[in-house]
Amino acid sequence: MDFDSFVLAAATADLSEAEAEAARDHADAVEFRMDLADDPLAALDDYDGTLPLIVTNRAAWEGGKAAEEGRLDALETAVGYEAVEAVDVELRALTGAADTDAEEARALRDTAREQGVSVIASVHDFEATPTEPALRDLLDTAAEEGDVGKLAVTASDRADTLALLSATFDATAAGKTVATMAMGEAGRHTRAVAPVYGSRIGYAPVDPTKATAPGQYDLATLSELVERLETPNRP
Ligand SMILES: O=C1C[C@@](O)(C(=O)O)C[C@@H](O)[C@@H]1O
Repeated sequence: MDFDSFVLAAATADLSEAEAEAARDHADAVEFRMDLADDPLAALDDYDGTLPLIVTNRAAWEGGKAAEEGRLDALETAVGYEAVEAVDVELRALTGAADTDAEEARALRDTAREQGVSVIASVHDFEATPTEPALRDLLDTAAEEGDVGKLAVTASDRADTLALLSATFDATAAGKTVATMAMGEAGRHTRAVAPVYGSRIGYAPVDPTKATAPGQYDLATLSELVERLETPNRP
């Protein structure tokens, strides 16, 4: 997956046929939240859907459910599957700023790239939106560390969302590949609008009752919104 154009990802912990089929109608890819699944590697073994997979095994220290032990090993196994075309690795794991061994995280990045799997270096702030200079720095570093730099923040007002959109626009204009979204109610519209400013990935749950982040639209709604806003590069 090269993320040259916008990718709408159906986020789910369930790779079963029904879910995969429902995703197919609106999504370009499935984000498999391994940290929220019961037996993720068995589910990957059984997957025979047509959509490519983005695998995420979100660390507990970044808002996910995965314990640190074996977390990157599971991702390393996952990137060996044919259907897997991108892997999400937390920026703080790659830069050694968190509990993860940075060497191991970078080795995972190398393995992924050797297999033609793109790396999404991700940053999440579940509390707030950093200041605009900090947003820009995070986005630049994430885009340097990954093939895509992803930044999900929590907005509390329009100033926050505007700062995020502005940073997204400038990073894209500078030739960086980024994905951005603001979580929470105040940030909700950015899920539809950020792609217009260059964001290359949108996430939405197939089942609206199973959001993987605050403020997500359901998949059918986000798909319609990006379509109507004539998101650039939407295939
Ligand atoms: O990082 C992201 C973005 C996200 O947090 C969102 O806000 O839509 C949803 C997660 O599933 C995904 O891994």
